[in-house]
Amino acid sequence: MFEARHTMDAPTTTSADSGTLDDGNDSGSTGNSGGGWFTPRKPPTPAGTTPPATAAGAEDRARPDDRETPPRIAMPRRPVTAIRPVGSGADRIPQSPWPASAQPEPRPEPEPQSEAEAHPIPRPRSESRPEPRPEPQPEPKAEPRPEQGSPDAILVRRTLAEVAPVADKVTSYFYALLFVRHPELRSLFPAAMDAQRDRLLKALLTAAEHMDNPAVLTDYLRHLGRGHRKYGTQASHYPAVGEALIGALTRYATTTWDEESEAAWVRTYTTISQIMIDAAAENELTAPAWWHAEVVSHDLRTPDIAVVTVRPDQPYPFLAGQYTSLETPWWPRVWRHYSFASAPRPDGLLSFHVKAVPAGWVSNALVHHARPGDVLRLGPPAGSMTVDHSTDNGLLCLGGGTGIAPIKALVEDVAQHGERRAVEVFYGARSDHDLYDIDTMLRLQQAHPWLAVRTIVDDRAHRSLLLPDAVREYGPWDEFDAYLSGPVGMIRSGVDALRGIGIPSDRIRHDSLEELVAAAD
Ligand SMILES: NC(=O)C1=CN([C@@H]2O[C@H](COP(=O)(O)OP(=O)(O)OC[C@H]3O[C@@H](n4cnc5c(N)ncnc54)[C@H](O)[C@@H]3O)[C@@H](O)[C@H]2O)C=CC1
Repeated sequence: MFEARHTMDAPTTTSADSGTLDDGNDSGSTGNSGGGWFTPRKPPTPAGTTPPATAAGAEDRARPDDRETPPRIAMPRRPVTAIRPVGSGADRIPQSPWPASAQPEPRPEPEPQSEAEAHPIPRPRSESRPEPRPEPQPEPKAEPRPEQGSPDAILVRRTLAEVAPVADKVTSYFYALLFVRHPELRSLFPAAMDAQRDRLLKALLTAAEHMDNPAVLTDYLRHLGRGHRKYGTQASHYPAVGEALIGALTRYATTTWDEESEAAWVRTYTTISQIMIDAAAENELTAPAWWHAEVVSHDLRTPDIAVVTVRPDQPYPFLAGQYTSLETPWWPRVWRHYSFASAPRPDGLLSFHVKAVPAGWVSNALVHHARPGDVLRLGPPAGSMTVDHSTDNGLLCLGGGTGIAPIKALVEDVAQHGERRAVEVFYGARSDHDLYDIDTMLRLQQAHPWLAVRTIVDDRAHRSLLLPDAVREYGPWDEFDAYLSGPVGMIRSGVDALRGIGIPSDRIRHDSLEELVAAAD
């Protein structure tokens, strides 16, 4: 259950199955009636022109690896869905974009749009990447479970199952098509795409896989659409992405691809992109695509941990417990996530706790190069690991390492609300030396009688006593909501431990594991 929930990258979530993406009602707009607005396939390359995969200018790593077989983009043999004009969806009346079979309730006619790009992304279901198969060889299939869902969802999942083992090739080919056909889009992506290159495709594939679950998906896609504004993504980019997607699937889903599945993908992609475009357009009315933020202080707490404080160039509204995406001037278009380490402050400053990790471009730049006066860029706030002020429940907080940052913000939030709710913080670190923020936490404890802070330093001799284990020794926790923040392993074992002692999943909150993995450098 835990795993399944996180396949769909919700930025932040509770541990309940339903909690991955909480707002299923805010479907951005219209549905899909079968028509797409991007050209599903290109006609064969005209004589004298260069086929996409081998054209000069394609980035090496994005180039399909089997170049000896120049990719052929087949001519559609059926009426192709019309190209729709794209534009802002802000002025549209929101309608459900979901296929009728997936709609929670009947909604008015759909009405698509466009836009796209990536952010921290969900992971395709299969992570196994076996060796490439020699061309169209049907795979030995072990898929006896009955297929469920709408007809489109079934077709889409069939395609996904077929391309999963060659995900790397699909990814390379997808980006090759995209950049060869639309070189102007290359500048929206980082110069080196090693770590990031497949985020966009992964997001699209994961979204497609979950099309039958609008409650889970809508909020995710809306978040994704809003988040893409900072990359410079425009509605007009979406058709290009759709064409590259269809092109890549056409090439690698050799046994399951046909007109029917292509039509299903066109509808699915149209729906996905429409939600993203609408969300971006709505967001455009109220928020900038990004904020500039000047570093005003840089406090090196340990040789590899810094507390970086910035002043945004315009008001930056957020909630304690949320996080943002951050780009440094040293690594353009490489974005990483950091939680706000304080609740909103009257002076508008924002603080982040950054640990330089081996080979971490952004984290090392922030810890070792950033100085007051440097200007960063921030994306919009995200995440729902926020305090529920509608309840009197206590807060049981587990912060591991720099994961203490949002926990501190939560404590400040409770203090600002003037509530006397019990807050119990367990602060875990590898050694005393790594408790870099203990002074602040103890000061908060001194100021607030409702707050208890306990430190749990790893017991190297008895590895068993890690942060989550320690929590079991206290309690009872019946009247507490739990908040976990730290390394992925801590979140996993923490959730297990807390559920084991009877805290229901829907009262356990933490950032999504995908987000954490994506933020790990
Ligand atoms: N900087 C930020 O704003 C935020 C950072 N994070 C994440 O927090 C992590 C912090 O990394 P470090 O400081 O290097 O932490 P770390 O690796 O030093 O671990 C800190 C503590 O967490 C606990 N822990 C770690 N692994 C565990 C496991 N497998 N099972 C049970 N307990 C475990 C232990 O008590 C350990 O001392 C990163 O993964 C980061 O992505 C999460 C939220 C916010």
